[in-house]
Amino acid sequence: MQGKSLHRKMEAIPLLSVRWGILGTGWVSTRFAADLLNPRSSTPVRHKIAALGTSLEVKGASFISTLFPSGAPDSGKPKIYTSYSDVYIDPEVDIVYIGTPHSYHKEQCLAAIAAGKHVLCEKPFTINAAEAEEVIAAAKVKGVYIMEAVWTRFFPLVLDLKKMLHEDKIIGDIHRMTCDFSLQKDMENLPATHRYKDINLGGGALLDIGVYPLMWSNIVLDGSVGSSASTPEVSSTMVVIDGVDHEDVVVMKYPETNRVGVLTASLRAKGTEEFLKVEGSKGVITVSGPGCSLPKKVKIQVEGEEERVMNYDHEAMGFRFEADSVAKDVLEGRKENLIMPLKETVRMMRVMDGIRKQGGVVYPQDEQR
Ligand SMILES: NC(=O)C1=CN([C@@H]2O[C@H](COP(=O)(O)OP(=O)(O)OC[C@H]3O[C@@H](n4cnc5c(N)ncnc54)[C@H](OP(=O)(O)O)[C@@H]3O)[C@@H](O)[C@H]2O)C=CC1
Ligand SMILES: O=C1OC[C@@H](O)[C@H](O)[C@H]1O
Repeated sequence: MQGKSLHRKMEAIPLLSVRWGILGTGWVSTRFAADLLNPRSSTPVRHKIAALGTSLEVKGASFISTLFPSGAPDSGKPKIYTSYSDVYIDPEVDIVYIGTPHSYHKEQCLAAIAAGKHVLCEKPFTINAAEAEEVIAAAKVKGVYIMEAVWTRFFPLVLDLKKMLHEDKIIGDIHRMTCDFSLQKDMENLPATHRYKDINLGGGALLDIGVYPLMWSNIVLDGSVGSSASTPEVSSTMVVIDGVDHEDVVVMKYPETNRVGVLTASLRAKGTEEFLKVEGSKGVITVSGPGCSLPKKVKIQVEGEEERVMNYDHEAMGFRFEADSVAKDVLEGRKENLIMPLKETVRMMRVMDGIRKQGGVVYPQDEQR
């Protein structure tokens, strides 16, 4: 009897599964999908890609051939739809992942919600705060889950850094930070229709990469999200070419704590591996990585102590941390995520609306209001 119950305890607990429908076959969808399928040593959930929405069959076939080894059985592969609408109505899709240019996010979120699907939508959630509020209201009415895919927030490095700064206070009182995300793009020679340049696709640096320094300033200078976060004073300037921002400089000041941040984003500069520096009363912390969205190394210099370096290597690219968190939420019946709550999305969109107002970037979606 005892033996039997012991045996039962050792039986493997079946992993719960979520089924994804992916929209778009571009840069981010390809990497997100590869991370979903990457086998991991430990995982709270099994991810299946049930469907793929793409403009062209041939793009879908190539997407699938990069994800699955040749000879893999067709039964494990997603269905390819050449109309995104078919992804929304596929009964085998639980969560729709939106990996298309910014300007499509609102209508695609609304369509997926209307079909009763849960949604993970790439950053920036929408073009402006008014659009974000409309989407969130629709998800609430329909009773579905939705989250903005701010993947960086889910990295163990970020969770550790928050603890070091705000709970353990290892560098004492935080005074200031600088953060930069620069992607050297050949802006002059990119076609006018490229998503970095086209105002109709939400082009420019702020919505594409400026969101990350803004995220870091919230993590470092505040530490709370959504309705618990404090409101910083924001001043900014932008270099605007053909209507979209190629360079952004933002100064954040938190009047309650006297903390300040200088944030930059550039589609022209190259940037450096070390993208974040935080200075406090007892020391300095720097964070580096291949980009501001992909932190890999934390260097801690505390006065009177030996310098410490913490390297964070993880399996695949790192999309799996957010994907696991979303899947767990959905399986456990939550309607939003605690690490990236919807109020944080709206708060960030409002900050970006204000920065664009100061810098003079107006999207067609702003004028429709
Ligand atoms: N979290 C992260 O690290 C990252 C997030 N992103 C976000 O993801 C979104 C997509 O970015 P990214 O993958 O770099 O973009 P890409 O241009 O590489 O891919 C976008 C895909 O969207 C589909 N699409 C639909 N309509 C259009 C259109 N008019 N123009 C271009 N593509 C269209 C296409 O897929 P198809 O033809 O197959 O339908 C295309 O491949 C952006 O909102 C961006 O901010 C981007 C990079 C990294
Ligand atoms: O989120 C992003 O991070 C990486 C960049 O290459 C990309 O343009 C941006 O959307």
